[in-house]
Amino acid sequence: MILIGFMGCGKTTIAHELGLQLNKKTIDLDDVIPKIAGQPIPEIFAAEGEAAFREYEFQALQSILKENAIIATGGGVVTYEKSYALLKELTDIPVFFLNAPFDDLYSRIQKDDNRPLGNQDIEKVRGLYNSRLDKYSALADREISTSKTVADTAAEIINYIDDGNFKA
Ligand SMILES: Nc1ncnc2c1ncn2[C@@H]1O[C@H](COP(=O)(O)OP(=O)(O)O)[C@@H](O)[C@H]1O
Ligand SMILES: O=C(O)C1=C[C@@H](OP(=O)(O)O)[C@@H](O)[C@H](O)C1
Ligand SMILES: [Mg+2]
Repeated sequence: MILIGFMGCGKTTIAHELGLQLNKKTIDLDDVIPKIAGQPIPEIFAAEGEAAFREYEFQALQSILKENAIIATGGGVVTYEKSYALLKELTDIPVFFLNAPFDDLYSRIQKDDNRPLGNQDIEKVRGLYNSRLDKYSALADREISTSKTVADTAAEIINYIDDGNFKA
């Protein structure tokens, strides 16, 4: 499965939790990108800019899509046309959109130096969130609220899969 959603919605955390519970491999795109780029994410943004980051992110996505894994994306993957198209083409991999009220997301991510686009003025980050919402919804097979505990969120996804809606 693939997890999408804005920064702080819990993609990394929930992918890890689901990997443990379902005994499946977990891949976080944000861990693959630095290997391709040869430097950490904040340095990619600082040295090469967002456009270069999005291309690395696309390459990372392309390289791992065939793996039978729980995949956590980065929140901005939907903003790059090539990555969006790749996600839109998927038919046999379920896409879950994790979401929570913006103010909760912002409080989860603020003051984190590892997220260059989250570490900005609240109104700028709100603008990013609003500009991405339709894309997350359009790509998702199912929206999952993360306004609850990590355990309850993971359980909701597992129940949904167990009900026969999707394979993991
Ligand atoms: N229900 C939940 N699911 C996932 N994360 C949650 C939840 N409730 C609180 N959190 C917290 O929100 C943060 C989410 O961060 P992270 O998993 O890195 O998000 P993302 O990868 O989407 O940016 C973590 O600090 C996590 O502990
Ligand atoms: O929303 C974004 O543009 C980004 C989200 C980050 O991932 P998370 O969504 O896991 O924080 C990371 O890919 C990078 O800092 C850019
Ligand atoms: Mg993450």
